[in-house]
Amino acid sequence: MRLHVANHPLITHKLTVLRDKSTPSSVFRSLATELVTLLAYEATRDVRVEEVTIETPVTTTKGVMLSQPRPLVVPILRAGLGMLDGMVTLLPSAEVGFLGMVRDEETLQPATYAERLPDDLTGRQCFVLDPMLATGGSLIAAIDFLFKRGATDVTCVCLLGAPEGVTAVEAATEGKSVTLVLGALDERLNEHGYIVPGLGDAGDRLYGTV
Ligand SMILES: O=P(O)(O)OC[C@H]1O[C@H](OP(=O)(O)OP(=O)(O)O)[C@H](O)[C@@H]1O
Ligand SMILES: O=c1cc[nH]c(=O)[nH]1
Ligand SMILES: [Mg+2]
Repeated sequence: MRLHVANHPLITHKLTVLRDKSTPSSVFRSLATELVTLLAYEATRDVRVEEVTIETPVTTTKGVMLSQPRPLVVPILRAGLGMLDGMVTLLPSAEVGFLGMVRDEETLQPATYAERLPDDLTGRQCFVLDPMLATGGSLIAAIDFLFKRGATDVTCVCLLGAPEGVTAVEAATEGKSVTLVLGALDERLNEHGYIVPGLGDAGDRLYGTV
């Protein structure tokens, strides 16, 4: 597994506002979009391209375009939806698939309540979006879905991650092509499985359900 933790003052600034409990949902949603566009820059570093020849008004030149098959972007509902607009702004030709997952707050186990993915992902590059990587259970289940359908490589974009979750994803995906791009690697999980210092429940903060 490759791990990339953003180290950029603009990202840290936006995350600081996002973490602040007084930040309202409307601002939280805007920041999540802005953050994912910044993180997507790193996450798409190895996006597949092919060489093309084009005519500029001045001459013929070679360039690159995204190659087929198109990348697949998969937000994990609910909170991952808050990252979708930012990602497809940068990858407008991507296809979007959906996974709905919720973590049981007692057992911390994820349950999948919705799945709308292409049946065959053979050779596809996939980008999974979820703001929070806590125990890693939800992300591991999502990655598993994608590889079972034939995905070639999976890049996960998360705003915050806990060391426990990073370790769990690494162990569960050994030998597979998985990249993790995090806005920040936080300190730890608390006794309720929440990221510390974290930002609370990302879904609640995005959609005002607190
Ligand atoms: O790493 P884990 O321990 O699995 O926890 C992380 C998951 O928890 C949150 O979703 P939640 O279950 O709160 O659902 P929601 O998006 O509907 O709020 C978050 O968006 C992740 O999907
Ligand atoms: O800190 C956490 C952990 C899981 N899910 C969240 O939304 N926040
Ligand atoms: Mg939630």
